[in-house]
Amino acid sequence: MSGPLLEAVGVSIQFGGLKALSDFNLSIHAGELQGLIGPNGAGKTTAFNVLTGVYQATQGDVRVGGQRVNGRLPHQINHAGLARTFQNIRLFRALTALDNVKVACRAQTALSDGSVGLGAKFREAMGNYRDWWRAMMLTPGFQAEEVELTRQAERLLEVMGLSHRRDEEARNLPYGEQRRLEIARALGTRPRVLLLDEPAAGMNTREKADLMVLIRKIRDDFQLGILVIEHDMKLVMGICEKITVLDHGETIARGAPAEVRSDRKVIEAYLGDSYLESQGGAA
Ligand SMILES: Nc1ncnc2c1ncn2[C@@H]1O[C@H](COP(=O)(O)OP(=O)(O)OP(=O)(O)O)[C@@H](O)[C@H]1O
Repeated sequence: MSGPLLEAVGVSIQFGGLKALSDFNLSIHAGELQGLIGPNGAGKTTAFNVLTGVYQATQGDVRVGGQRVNGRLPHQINHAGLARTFQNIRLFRALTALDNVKVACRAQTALSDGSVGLGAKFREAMGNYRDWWRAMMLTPGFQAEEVELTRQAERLLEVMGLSHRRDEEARNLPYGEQRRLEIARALGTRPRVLLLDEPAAGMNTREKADLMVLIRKIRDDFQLGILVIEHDMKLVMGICEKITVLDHGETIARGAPAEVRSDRKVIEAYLGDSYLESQGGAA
């Protein structure tokens, strides 16, 4: 297998006096499913934001597919192969499920090559103008592209078990299905690595378990690298091969679920008394 698809090397970020992430290291290869856990405010979402270009690292490097992506914009990093979902669902609420996914698929075909600067902005603007014109004129090329995008989006809805919601507005979908639609949208950008920020938040136990099975299946079918933030320990330990634990921005443990589960620092910092109680007193 070739090198990592996603790498963070010594990444730190500071907000004023607060070091939200310190010397964060991560490496994800194709087909790997990893977890990122930690108590509230530990720096998990900050890590996602630095990896995806929402925040710029104060120190360290982020690499996607071996390319350094520091300084790139989120959509350019997405184009390089990294997609994410958000803790707070972000969908086009008034668009149908199908159109939500189509927009993502189209964005990937239309986006720039990841270069930055005025030249790149100009090329992107010209591309947008050309696409608008083709859409207005309903050119044969545009229509053929539409058919292909619809086919791709329908397939992703099927993968996520949402075919029956194809023509419903996103806002009318039950919460759990909105979360699955977000993943379908992320997949629409044809990533090589997928970052899922609490994908099971707000779901009931059954939905959560089903979603985890689905995440594994996506990983296998698309040969993706996946990093998932999840508060439910049992779930995250049940599906991830490797887990990184953050506390106050520091990485306090990394390893297989069994190692992490029995790590004293992790138990103290994160799992705490309630976990110990749920395990009948044993770590
Ligand atoms: N833009 C920002 N400006 C200032 N402080 C920030 C910013 N973003 C995050 N922080 C701070 O960084 C720390 C880490 O926050 P983060 O949201 O990454 O934690 P988390 O592990 O994702 O928590 P949760 O599990 O509650 O989502 C917190 O103290 C938070 O207040």
